[in-house]
Amino acid sequence: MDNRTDEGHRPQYPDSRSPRQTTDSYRPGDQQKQRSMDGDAGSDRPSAPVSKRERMQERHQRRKRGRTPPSVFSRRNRSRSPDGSTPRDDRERRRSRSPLAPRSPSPEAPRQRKRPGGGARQGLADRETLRRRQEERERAEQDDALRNSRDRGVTDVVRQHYNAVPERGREWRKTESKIKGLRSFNNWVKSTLIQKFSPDEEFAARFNDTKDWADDSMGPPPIDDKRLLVLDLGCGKGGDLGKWQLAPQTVDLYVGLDPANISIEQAQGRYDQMRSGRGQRGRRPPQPIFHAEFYPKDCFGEWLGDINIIQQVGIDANAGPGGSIMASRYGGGGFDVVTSMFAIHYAFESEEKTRQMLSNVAGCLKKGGRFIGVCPNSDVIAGQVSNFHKKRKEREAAKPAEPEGPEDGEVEEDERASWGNDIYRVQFPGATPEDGVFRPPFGWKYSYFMREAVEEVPEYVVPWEAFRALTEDYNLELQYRKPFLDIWEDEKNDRDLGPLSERMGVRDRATGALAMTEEEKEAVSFYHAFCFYKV
Ligand SMILES: C[S@@+](CC[C@H](N)C(=O)[O-])C[C@H]1O[C@@H](n2cnc3c(N)ncnc32)[C@H](O)[C@@H]1O
Repeated sequence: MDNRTDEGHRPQYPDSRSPRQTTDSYRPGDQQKQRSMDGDAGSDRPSAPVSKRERMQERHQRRKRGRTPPSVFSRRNRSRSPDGSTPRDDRERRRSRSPLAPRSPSPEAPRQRKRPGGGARQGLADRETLRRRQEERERAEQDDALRNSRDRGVTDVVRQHYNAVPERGREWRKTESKIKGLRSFNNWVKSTLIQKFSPDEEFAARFNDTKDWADDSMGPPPIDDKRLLVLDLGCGKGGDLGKWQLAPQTVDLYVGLDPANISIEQAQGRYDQMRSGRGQRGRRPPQPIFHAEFYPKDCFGEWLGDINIIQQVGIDANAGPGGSIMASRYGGGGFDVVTSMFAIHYAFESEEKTRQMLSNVAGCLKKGGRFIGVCPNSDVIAGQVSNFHKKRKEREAAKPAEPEGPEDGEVEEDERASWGNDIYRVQFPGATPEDGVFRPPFGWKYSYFMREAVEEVPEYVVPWEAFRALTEDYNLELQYRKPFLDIWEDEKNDRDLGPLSERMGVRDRATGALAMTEEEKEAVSFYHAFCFYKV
């Protein structure tokens, strides 16, 4: 692979890493079609021989004919349904449940004489069975449609919200914004994560070596030129492009995906500006920059293997549970780093989306690749929620008893956990667990507000331990997890990250203190950062 990235020169990525798509994957529609075929097919079969002699003859004929080759349908019959049973088992079960086909106690038992009208009743019963099956099918289709529209509903709300957030200039963010301290701090944390965890192991070892050499008059030894391939899930308006340009190990390719199409256009615009040097302070000549591509994409509801550049770099459809040992040993994607900043909480709407997100992450990462990101910290949410319930109970205990409580299933206004301050607010629309343990770990929706940035958008709790347990299914091993304010304590005196915090306006140069109000500090402490390693 040619690793040079000149202006206007597109790097070529190997085609050999194209994804291995499964061809025999289970599709719910198939089974339904199969069921209706099973249900209907029986009525067309020639009737079975009835007398003992006829049966013997038929058996003899069959022996002579040998085994009948399976038809297309019977081959399909061998496939298993998700509960592990074959459609044949299923048919047997349904047959034995059916009141319409009682078995004779033994083949020798005297045959019942047909009663007049029996055929008509049989026909009616068949029609009844068909009608019931049809109803079941329609109900399943309606449930699917409802679930899809509900999923789409939240994704659309989130997409519309981010599309509508105005793109304010750098100057405004640095001077006019009421949360400029918080903005700078969040950016510093993201830079810190990129600086610490984007280089691969070999590069990191050499890089640390060069740090030790930095004061030496000989200068540091050169570091090899292996470049990074980076995928950003939920890249927004491209706010992290500059941070990737400053990554210790040079970036060769950056792919930015986000369902908000207007944000994607803005990210592309920002990249074009960086590439041309327009809008840079001091009219410096354009700096060489990595190749980048941007696409609108729901990264948690959809598979990423249909994006050309992702296919070219490499995506493994077998990553995750059920993949073979060979696939986990030799498979894998082609990206060095997958990053997702302030976005994975949107996946926790359902287990299906969370698993889709992890399949995409693990499928795209090569072995030894890193998954880095930041998201709301469930320990903070659990603490706030249980504190909320404790206070509520104290209030209730102090109050005289009320004659009537809420109707079944209703949640009283003051039972809805909420907290925050002037710049951020978290509010749960329904009941929350008193102990703060979110079980099952998906679908715990809350509404989040952040001044100037997020207007009451639905988000979902990311219960950390459940998430970490799930990542193991995808060969992702936790390497680092830290709350935002602890990262500051750990890294503020680092020889690179300390001065960077001053340049970014995070630390007051005169006092050395964090340049944030108490309210901003409380708002940033809602988050933590993580790094997983693909093993
Ligand atoms: C708070 S913004 C963060 C943007 C950017 N990562 C940053 O740090 O500046 C959250 C982003 O997540 C994106 N997002 C929401 N749902 C997503 C999904 N299903 N797939 C990918 N991104 C999603 C939103 O469109 C939005 O751009």
